[in-house]
Amino acid sequence: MTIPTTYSRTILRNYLSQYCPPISLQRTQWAVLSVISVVLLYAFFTLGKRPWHRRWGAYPPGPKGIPIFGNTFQIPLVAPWIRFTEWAAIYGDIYFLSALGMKIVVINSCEIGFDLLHKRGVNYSDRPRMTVIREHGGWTFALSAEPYGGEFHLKRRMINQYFNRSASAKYQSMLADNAKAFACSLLEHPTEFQSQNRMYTGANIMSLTYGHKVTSNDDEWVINAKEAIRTLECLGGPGVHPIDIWPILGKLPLRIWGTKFVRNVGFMKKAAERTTTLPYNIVKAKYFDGTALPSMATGLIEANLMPDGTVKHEDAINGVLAMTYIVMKTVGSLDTFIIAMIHFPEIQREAQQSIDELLQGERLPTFEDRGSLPYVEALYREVLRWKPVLPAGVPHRSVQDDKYQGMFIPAGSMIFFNMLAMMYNPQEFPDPSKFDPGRFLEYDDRDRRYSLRTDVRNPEDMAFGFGRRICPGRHFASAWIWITMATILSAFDILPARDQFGAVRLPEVEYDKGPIRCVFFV
Ligand code: HEM
Repeated sequence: MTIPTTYSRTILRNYLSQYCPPISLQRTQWAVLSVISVVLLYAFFTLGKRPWHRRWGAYPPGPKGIPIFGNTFQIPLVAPWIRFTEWAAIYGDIYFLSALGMKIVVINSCEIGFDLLHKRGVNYSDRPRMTVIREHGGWTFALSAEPYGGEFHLKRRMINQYFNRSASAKYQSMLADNAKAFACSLLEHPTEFQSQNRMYTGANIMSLTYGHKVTSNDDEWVINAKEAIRTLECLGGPGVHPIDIWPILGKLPLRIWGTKFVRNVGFMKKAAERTTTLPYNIVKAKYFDGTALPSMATGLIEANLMPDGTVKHEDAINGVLAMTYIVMKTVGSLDTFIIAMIHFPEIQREAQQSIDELLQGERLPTFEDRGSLPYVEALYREVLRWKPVLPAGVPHRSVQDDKYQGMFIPAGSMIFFNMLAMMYNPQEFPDPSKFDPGRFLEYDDRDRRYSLRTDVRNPEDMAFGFGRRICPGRHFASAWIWITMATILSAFDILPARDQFGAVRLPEVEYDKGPIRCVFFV
């Protein structure tokens, strides 16, 4: 298949490395899958002939599949967003796939994401079943996998209370303090960015959610959170395993997916228990004996405390607190920032210069400076765009049949918003694989100042999703990433590490392809 040169196949392929080892199916597994598929398809075609298709119009365009199986064998099991993005270049901003009766709609433009997932949010805010994570992996109550409806609204209300824009503003001094502490730890350990990054991101969220103070990398809670992320990532992105696409496959013995898969599901279950129920029970016990530090957990316990001493909505509370794995995505954005600063030292210098001009080296940046540092803001936007941490988004599900621009979108479709295609749209972001904060800026020669362009889309519009399921932690994430970047830039030169012969060792552009070797130099 040829793809337009505007999409760099190499860059897209790089995303493969961000997710764990390929889920490789053996011949016997394919055989089992094929038999099941035929039976399913037979049922679907004999029982499922429906008149609506003709009444509502045609499906969106899409790659031609084969009889019965549709596009099943064209959708890669690993990193499907790469193929999704190649197809976007051919079939456009919205296209349709079918796989063994499962209808899949892929959205590749921000406008359509907004039209469907935001403006028609009532219809498009459900989640697919996410069978692997919820039913096998023990994340039954996680908000991110919750179906749209009663419990969802309760959980969103709980989380919004703590993370809406004004609530997030209250965390600014904590985030600024943590960023300073992070910078101090880099002074002490100038070659250990990655482990320090994970520790401080964990520290931010643990102290906020559970009032737990993280002091070292060996902290059990941080280790548990890292393990939870590892197990979740090893099973592919959310909603993309074949069992997620065809939940009926989950009824078969899990071992048909290989022993590695079974082992990982087991690890995932254990990690889910350790990062949700266990910390909650510890904090609850401390709350009742009066030793708990104030946190989101204690706030929610207090608000739901019954006269008989029980706590109502405990599952919902747990589901809201159990968001560490998504939160740890901020780690990926900061990794991207460091890699970019090492590969593009001239951009690093420009950002440092803009900070120095404003602060004159007299103090560290604060949130009040954010509006006066357009270059750093543009850098933050480019970090979000260049390597989206959730390249296929998190899938939604449509509840009812719908018609959009004359195309039919059937009820029960799995809706992917393909973040990678949106962020690499060459019309909005020319030469998309280039790391270039300048795309968001204009330079006034008279004032000799940068300002942010208003005619270029802010990647924040897409990076955090859409509509009623939009990331509730976006204000917090934006603040943490920004203050950390600004603090590091004002205090350090970020340099590539050298090997034992003194030769420069640039880190891989893909951050999961080994350690990020760098040095922080004051
Ligand atoms: C770089 C940082 C982050 C990125 C890029 C990010 C991105 C996303 C995206 C794309 C979604 C899916 C939205 C949708 O389905 O339309 C999401 C959901 C979610 N995010 Fe974030 N997020 C980040 C940090 C955070 C933080 C710091 C928190 C918590 C404070 C958080 C909590 C959540 C939760 C709970 C959901 C599930 C919402 C639901 O299903 O209703 N995220 N995030």
